[in-house]
Amino acid sequence: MRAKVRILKVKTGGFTIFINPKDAQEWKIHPNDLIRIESGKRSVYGSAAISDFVGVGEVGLSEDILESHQFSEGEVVALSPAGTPESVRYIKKKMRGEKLRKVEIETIVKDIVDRKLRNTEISAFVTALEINGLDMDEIAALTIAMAETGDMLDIDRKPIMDVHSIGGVPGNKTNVIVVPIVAAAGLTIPKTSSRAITSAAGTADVVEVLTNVTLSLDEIKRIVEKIGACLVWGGALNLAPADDLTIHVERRLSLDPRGLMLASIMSKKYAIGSQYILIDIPTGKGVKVETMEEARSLAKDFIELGKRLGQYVEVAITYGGQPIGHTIGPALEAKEALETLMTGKGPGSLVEKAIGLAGILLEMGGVAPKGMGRKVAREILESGKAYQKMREIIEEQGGNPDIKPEDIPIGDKTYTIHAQSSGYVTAIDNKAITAIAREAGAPEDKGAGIMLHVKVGEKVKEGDPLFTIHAESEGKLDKAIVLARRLEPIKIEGMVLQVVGNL
Ligand SMILES: O=P(O)(O)OC[C@H]1O[C@H](OP(=O)(O)O)[C@H](O)[C@@H]1O
Ligand SMILES: Nc1ccnc(=O)[nH]1
Repeated sequence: MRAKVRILKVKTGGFTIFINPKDAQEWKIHPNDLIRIESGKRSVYGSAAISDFVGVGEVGLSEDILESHQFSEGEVVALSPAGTPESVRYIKKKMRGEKLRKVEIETIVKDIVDRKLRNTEISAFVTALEINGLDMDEIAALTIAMAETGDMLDIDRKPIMDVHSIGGVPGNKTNVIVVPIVAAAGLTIPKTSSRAITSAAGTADVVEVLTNVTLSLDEIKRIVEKIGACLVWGGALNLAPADDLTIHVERRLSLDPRGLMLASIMSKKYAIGSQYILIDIPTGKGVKVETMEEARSLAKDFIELGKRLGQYVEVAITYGGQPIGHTIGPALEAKEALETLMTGKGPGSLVEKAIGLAGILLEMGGVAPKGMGRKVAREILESGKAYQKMREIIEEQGGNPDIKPEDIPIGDKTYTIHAQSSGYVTAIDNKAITAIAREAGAPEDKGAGIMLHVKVGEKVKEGDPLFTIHAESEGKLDKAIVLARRLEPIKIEGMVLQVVGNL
């Protein structure tokens, strides 16, 4: 079947191919069928949408397709039903708990990248991995396939350091501070981050408040070779392109299966050419890893996977029992990170974690003596050198280096939850905090989130403010308030926990 291309000013969140109802009837094409269009050597797969948006003999392409594929108005293309990809059989094999062969994993990844597998099948794959997992052979195959189906970067400025958190803990803006400290010490650190997966703000979401995070590989190479660092969104690059497509599904399910997480992180590190990598595993109640035993097991897998990829990995198991710092949500976290860089001071949990991780990297990179890294990192932060480096990163990535915390817009629809009793904060529920921040609109609404007024261990009196919800719409604020009242994320207990008597 042949048709003329119509460029449609419509984004559908996926590769969508619009077909006129008369053609669909004649060509026996049904809504959501997988369709292949090709012209010469170029081809693309997409989901059929039957619509009068296009005339008979025309095929409409959504903007999503045109962001990565060159087709021109009026171009004649061949159109054919694509049928069910072979990789669906391999996904069902994993659903049955069977081990996948290297070639089967490679086929799944390629079909994800080629958009033959769509959110339905990707969701099934993510769920199968959550339930049945992957062994190290499968994880290594998945990692390499994810990296090799995309571009690889060769940065001349060596050694190349990297840091990456498995995430999961609210407010984890730590690496926004770690990266400038490490780069200010003269090391090279091309940091790529994903957007939020299970949290209310991924590092890419936070940095995007301060500067552009969507850059090309050539721009990244230029910037990193010039100033030693970047803070960019991995999904914008063709680095491990399957990663962002699976993360899009993971975010909807708020899932991050262990094997896929290992591959997701290490495929990006492998593609960008990192040689010395520090992995942060936040551990505690309400995050991805809840026990030290699990954390050590995951750490060993990261180190083993690194060995298979020719990368040196160290792992920091960090405290994840409550949010990092006082802010959750892209703009609120960007504001707190910028304040900390500018002043060299900030919330204890944030500063101590940042200089701890940065210290390890300085020692790994040979610019601080063993055991002195933390001290050197603190000096770099407190001297303002880290802030100066962050200004360079912001400017080189297309932002305003003079941005101030007060310039950052945060949600002006607010509501503060107060203490219903006096006592001590004994727990802050990470999952509840994230759920409330997301209900308020984060991370899509940059200004949405939560400002914490208390942390674990602090004394409160009845009526004291506990946290303030920020939203960009009244409707989302109202929903977040209802959820906050139901979940009560901050636990307050007096020294007398319970009176038992008159039994
Ligand atoms: O917390 P959740 O959303 O599950 O995990 C995603 C976050 O964890 C990693 O953090 P970093 O980039 O190493 O700072 C990712 O890049 C992303 O920002
Ligand atoms: N699954 C992931 C967790 C954290 N960071 C990533 O890039 N991917």
